[in-house]
Amino acid sequence: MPDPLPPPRPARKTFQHFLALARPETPAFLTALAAVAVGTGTTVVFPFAIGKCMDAMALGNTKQLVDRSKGTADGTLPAIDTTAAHLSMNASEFIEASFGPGVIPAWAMDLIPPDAAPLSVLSAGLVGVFVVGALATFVRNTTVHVAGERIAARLRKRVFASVVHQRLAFFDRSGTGEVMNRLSNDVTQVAKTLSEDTSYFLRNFAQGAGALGMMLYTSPQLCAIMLGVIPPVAVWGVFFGKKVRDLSKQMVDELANAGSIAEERISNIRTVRALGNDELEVGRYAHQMNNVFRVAKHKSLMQGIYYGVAMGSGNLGMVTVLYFGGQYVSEGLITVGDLSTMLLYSVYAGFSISALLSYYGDLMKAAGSAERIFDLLETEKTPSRGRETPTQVIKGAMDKEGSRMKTWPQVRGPLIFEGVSFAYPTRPDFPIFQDLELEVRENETLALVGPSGSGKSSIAGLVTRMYEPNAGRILFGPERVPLESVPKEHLRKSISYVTQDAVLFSGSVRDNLFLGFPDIESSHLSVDDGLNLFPLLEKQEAFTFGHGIQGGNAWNMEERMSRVRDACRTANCLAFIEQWEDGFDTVIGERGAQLSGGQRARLALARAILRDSHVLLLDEISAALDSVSEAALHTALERVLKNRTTLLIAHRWSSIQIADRIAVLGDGKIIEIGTPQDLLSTSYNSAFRRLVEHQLKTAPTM
Ligand SMILES: Nc1ncnc2c1ncn2[C@@H]1O[C@H](COP(=O)(O)OP(=O)(O)OP(=O)(O)O)[C@@H](O)[C@H]1O
Repeated sequence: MPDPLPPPRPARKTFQHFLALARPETPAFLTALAAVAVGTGTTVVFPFAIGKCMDAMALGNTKQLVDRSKGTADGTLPAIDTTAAHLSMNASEFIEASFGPGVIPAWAMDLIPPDAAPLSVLSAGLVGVFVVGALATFVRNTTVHVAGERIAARLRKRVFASVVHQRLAFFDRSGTGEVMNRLSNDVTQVAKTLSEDTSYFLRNFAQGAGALGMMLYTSPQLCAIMLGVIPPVAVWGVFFGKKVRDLSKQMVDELANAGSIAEERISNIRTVRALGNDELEVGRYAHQMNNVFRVAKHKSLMQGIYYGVAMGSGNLGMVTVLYFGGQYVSEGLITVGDLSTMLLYSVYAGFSISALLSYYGDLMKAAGSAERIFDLLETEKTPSRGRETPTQVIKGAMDKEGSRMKTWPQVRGPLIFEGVSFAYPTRPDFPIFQDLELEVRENETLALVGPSGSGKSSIAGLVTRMYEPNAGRILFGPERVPLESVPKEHLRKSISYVTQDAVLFSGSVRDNLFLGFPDIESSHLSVDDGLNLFPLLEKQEAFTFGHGIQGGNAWNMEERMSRVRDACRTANCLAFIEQWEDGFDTVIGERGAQLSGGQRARLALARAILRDSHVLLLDEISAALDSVSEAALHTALERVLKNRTTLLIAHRWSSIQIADRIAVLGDGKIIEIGTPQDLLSTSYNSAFRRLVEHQLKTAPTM
């Protein structure tokens, strides 16, 4: 049943999340803010200096300027004697005439050599100012980018941790492509907006405010005219910003669908090829890409209009200043220098306004991505170490505070299902079990058989608490401890679970086998430092593992490798590993793609043996093997299953023979249970016997 769409997240909440993400970077942002202030100061000085210098050059001497600054009784500017318009001043007089007496500090005036040319001094001064501006830009950019990368890294780690801890129902609903998309594209967009875009926003905001302030100072009337252009443009910007946001979100969803298709097809390329569906899949992806393109085209059109208007509005402001400013000059209300200053400021202000509007567009895009990330971070996850408390004291073990160290009860047989009812969360109306009763006795191997889809693998899912029963209980051990009373992590580390597809990860054989050690605990890695486990294993002396389920084992590397070899010998895989040139360092490719099915199955078994658990769940581990590999695996299994409680999920008669008892699943219940002899006895027309007879008839070689 499709989930109802979640209600839209309030913008305030998204904003609060943004703030929370950015908070650890406060020192970097404060440094950037200081750099923005310095940088803006240096930028804003330029038009002012240019205007003043132009007037100084045009008016030619200090006297006219000083007279002019006094104004006339009627408020107009005094007439200018253009015959005196030549640069007859020395550098100090020129600077003083340009900026007014006392504006440049005395110490700076003292630095000016008496015979220096006015323009050289002005240029040198401006170069000095720009060097400071360049330094400020460097500081702002570097701090903000580093902060942005830190935010992205932190957010990615958090999103990944959140994904890993999601309930399995989450993965039943969301495709891998969608999740990967959140991890890469959405996080990048949010981090970019929080850092880079925010830095441009601050710069443009400060520059725009500075420019408008200076315009107000230079000519309040012209400034007011310029400001009249802004409100309609801003309303327009907000309208289009929202449209761009919605389309960005839609595009990301379409891209995620394309990602899912690509991920699934590429990771199962052998099946695609075996079905001869190469072209079909290429077509499917192309079709999805057309959907992406359709949305992207619409979005580009909106963005084009949006940015075009933003840019046009900036230019419109400039033209307005030129039109009205020109009239003011001819009326003698302002000088040509003032008009130049105003024009340059209106360029700055126009640029800043269009940049601010673009920022709004980016912010809206990031809000779309952020909503998806924050939804994910807030989705209900599997409860971590819960309310449970350790119940058993480890003999002689003390914790750091010197008190007795406790641990969880050892997960061992028997395994008892008591009135268990269950339906998958994605299909709540389709019960898999109803009132199921089953006991796997201590140290026995119980084979679970039944038609395909009868729920054999679902039993394993319940024992490992991938899913929780809707009713009833699962108990373990002679003390009948309920499964839910121990933390999931402890439970899973205490059970060896080998699935039918025997998944291995990219890396070396050794990397994969080491994952079997029960004492490797994530608590030694914090989400924030992201330490790599294997280098730590090599430095064993500097790293003491937790007590795990082995009661305080701390093996060094040599001991570990010796255990790995023993496990491989038992699982019948040592010989082929040692034949490889790189032995345990052989890289096996993504999902162990460079190995045969039988090799993968036996390596997965070795990994399970290393765990040394009392309870084994073996889910059709020989399903994909030929009879020779299966026989090798069975020889290995016979050694492993001794003194362990094992639930063997099996289809084929050949793989059931090693079981002590057999349970037949049907209609959500156990319909038969007994020893192979009992169930095969001719005196009893058992469902199991019919199943075996059918198999032997259809596949007599098995
Ligand atoms: N993640 C899931 N979400 C929803 N339904 C599921 C899920 N996994 C399995 N099912 C359904 O639950 C039922 C039991 O599946 P299960 O895999 O346990 O059967 P099985 O006996 O192991 O089958 P097989 O022998 O073919 O492996 C099936 O009808 C299946 O469609």
